Amino acid sequence: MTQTTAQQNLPPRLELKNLTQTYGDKKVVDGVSFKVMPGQVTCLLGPSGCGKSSTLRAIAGVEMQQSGEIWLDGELICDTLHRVPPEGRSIGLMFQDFALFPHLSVAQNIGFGLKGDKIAKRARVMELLKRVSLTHYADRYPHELSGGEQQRVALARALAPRPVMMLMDEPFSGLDDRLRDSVRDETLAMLKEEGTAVLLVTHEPEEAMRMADEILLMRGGKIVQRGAPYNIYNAPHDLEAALFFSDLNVIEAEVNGALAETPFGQFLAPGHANGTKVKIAFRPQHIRIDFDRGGRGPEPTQSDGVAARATVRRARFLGRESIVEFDLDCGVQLSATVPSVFLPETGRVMWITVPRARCYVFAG
Ligand SMILES: Nc1ncnc2c1ncn2[C@@H]1O[C@H](COP(=O)(O)OP(=O)(O)OP(=O)(O)O)[C@@H](O)[C@H]1O
Repeated sequence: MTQTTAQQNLPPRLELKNLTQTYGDKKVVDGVSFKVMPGQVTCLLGPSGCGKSSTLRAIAGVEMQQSGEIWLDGELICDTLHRVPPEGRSIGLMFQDFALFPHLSVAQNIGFGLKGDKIAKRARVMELLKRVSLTHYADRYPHELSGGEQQRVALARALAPRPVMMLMDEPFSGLDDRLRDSVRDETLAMLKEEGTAVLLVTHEPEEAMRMADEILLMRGGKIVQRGAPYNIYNAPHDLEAALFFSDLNVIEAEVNGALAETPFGQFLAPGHANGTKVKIAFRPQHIRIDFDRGGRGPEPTQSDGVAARATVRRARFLGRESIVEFDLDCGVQLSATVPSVFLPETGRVMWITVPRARCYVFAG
């Protein structure tokens, strides 16, 4: 997201400096530092157990970190000497199970954390009810709402006191697949409208890419890569980061004079010593398929390299797309995702190329 000059001049809504969390002798958050700027959605993304929720719990104040500093809107709220309790932090929380109060109506749930006079509180509740399109449900109870409606109430309740930061931990994982996309989009629109800074925790790359201005990719308690979704997807830091976002085809090759020889021609492998192994990786959707045309493949090009002759081992129809598995003549196996109008028969011979710009060369 592009920051306006006014936003750039504001302090970060949230800043973590070298946060470390240890359980027993296990360091689960290891020197994590980042900033979330006003109006920005930042996503902590990583596999289960990498330390995302532990980071979030320290920020919420429900657990005390081992070391490091947490700053909220320019104020130090927690270091090893000094700790603002959770209720003193202007933070809205939203978790997977929504945690609505079952004995309170929708309007009472939304107004629960509001302070001040009755009229102002009521006006804020009405404003939020309207914003989440639940004005007619104000007097209903949580058990009388669908999952998506409960999620909207939870969002309105978290936003009601106008928190400096919203922390969201897998907030959409309790919703069924069909509902999830629309609820995510509505939630994002509302957070942007309110201008709230958000830290979202998820283990789903698609969710992170859909929601985030910036993704912080976590592994083993550390942030291993950070960037806008487009950049982090297209320029992964290592093989594991690339694999986290989608399946990959990987071809192993040996470096000879800064070049690695593959069935797709030579790849530049600068910085890799002679005789070392590298992995050339590319995503299944980036494979280009060409027809055999009597045994002649396409001419090599600078951007696509050499075409490799490939035989269809299996093709599977998946609705929107097909997955075609190929055996190259050299024995390498690859899979390609293609629009599902294309479903070649087993044994068919084709030629495949991969745009160089879509290939990553990683140390083997
Ligand atoms: N209170 C605790 N006591 C001991 N170990 C803990 C505690 N909380 C978390 N852990 C451990 O710390 C590690 C990180 O947990 P955390 O919940 O932060 O991971 P996560 O990335 O959020 O995973 P998930 O996506 O599964 O929630 C895990 O190995 C977990 O078992």
